[in-house]
Amino acid sequence: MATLKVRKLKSFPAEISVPGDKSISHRAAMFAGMASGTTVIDGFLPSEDCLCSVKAMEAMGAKVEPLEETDGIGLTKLAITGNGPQLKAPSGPVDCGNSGTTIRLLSGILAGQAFTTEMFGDASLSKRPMKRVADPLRLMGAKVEGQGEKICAPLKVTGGSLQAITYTLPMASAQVKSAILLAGLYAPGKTTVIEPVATRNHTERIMSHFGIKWLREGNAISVYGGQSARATDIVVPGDISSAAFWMVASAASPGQQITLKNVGLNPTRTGVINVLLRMGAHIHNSEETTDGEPRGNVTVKGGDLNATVIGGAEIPNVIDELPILAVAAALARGKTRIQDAHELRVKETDRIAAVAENLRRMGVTVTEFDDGMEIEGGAQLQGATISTYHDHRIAMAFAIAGLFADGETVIEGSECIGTSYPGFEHDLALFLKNENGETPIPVISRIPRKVG
Ligand SMILES: O=C(O)C1=C[C@@H](OP(=O)(O)O)[C@@H](O)[C@H](O)C1
Ligand SMILES: C=C(OP(=O)(O)O)C(=O)O
Repeated sequence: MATLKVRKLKSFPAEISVPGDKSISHRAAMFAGMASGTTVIDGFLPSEDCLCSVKAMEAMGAKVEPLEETDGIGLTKLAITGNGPQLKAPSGPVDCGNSGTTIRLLSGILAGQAFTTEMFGDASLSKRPMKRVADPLRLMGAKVEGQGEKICAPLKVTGGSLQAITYTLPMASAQVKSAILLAGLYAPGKTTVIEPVATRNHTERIMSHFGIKWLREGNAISVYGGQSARATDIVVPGDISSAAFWMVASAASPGQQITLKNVGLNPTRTGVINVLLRMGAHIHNSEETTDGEPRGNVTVKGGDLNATVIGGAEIPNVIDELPILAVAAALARGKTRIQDAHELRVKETDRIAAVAENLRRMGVTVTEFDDGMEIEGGAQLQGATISTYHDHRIAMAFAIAGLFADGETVIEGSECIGTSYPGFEHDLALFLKNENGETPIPVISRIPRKVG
């Protein structure tokens, strides 16, 4: 088990470029693999989760050519030649690792294939509910077999001739919405997903990018079956969920300023900026749009943060940022309430319990509720031993908390960070340089190199 040791911040970088967006990288790999022709994906996130999606598409007939590697991150540019919408049956079970996005979106694609595929994952993924995708895909005519009442992985999907459905999501989930839309591409007629609360729309945007038509009427999103993806190069912006860690480090440091370069600014993902603005942070974005996904530089100036309420329709927009926003709340004046966030309990770990437990270890008073928590901000954080429960967002959120704590904070099980942010430790080292420029973790300058 790896450990990461963090001390109070000693230095402040002027800018950081975070690696590619995880949600968009998964989708780019999947659509490229289902397309006819070759797609070059630049700015790809080579995290363990996204590599699972690439390997899955490769196992089903896509050809993958590595083009460029970036020091400290890994494969950031690759070409994928798709097998077309009808994929090849993989020779064995597909490993989805720790990735909910891989297993759920892939279930939608597999529902349209005339073969049976088994998907499995690690201990954490094997506990997460897959019934939420099994239910609509079964209604469409696919056979989905899983374990127990929650239909957990290993999951076996037998696809075939599907029928279009209209389905109201019982929970706000972009993964479930995407699985149904992907299956809808294989079902004659119009498949419609109604979302009670808007969730990230990367699947819709990438469908347009790959030449697939879809429509939105109010909160209903529809696709017509029989359309196939046309290979088109794509440039993935930096991941705002990764940038969020540095946004909070900066927002809570009066007198400091950081610019996060080339960050995805899709409005279905920028809730973290809105929450920090509400808490009193000074944030400025420059925005330019390419490839259907808005992006730009985000400059965050530190100041005194105040408590806020985070809840309602805002939750899906900040769902992955809630652990780091809980840390921001601990550094703010007053009591912050996070509510309507039941979904946090079914992520890589129960993130409500994990955040509450680790904040308490650092000396913060937290009251846990079924759907969130109340955090009393303002107490000086104390260094502590943090349990990550193999959850990357917990590991990184508490590494940032460690930058503000007295003494040493030890993140146990920090290897899980590779799930979404390769190079996180090197970026963290930029905050730990002493007067002589020395750091406990060497800083790697990110130089892209051609490979292959
Ligand atoms: O569609 C996606 O890429 C994701 C959707 C969200 O999950 P849910 O759909 O379960 O809310 C999010 O938590 C996850 O990190 C990525
Ligand atoms: C919940 C997450 O991812 P996934 O559902 O893909 O495992 C996450 O990245 O925070």
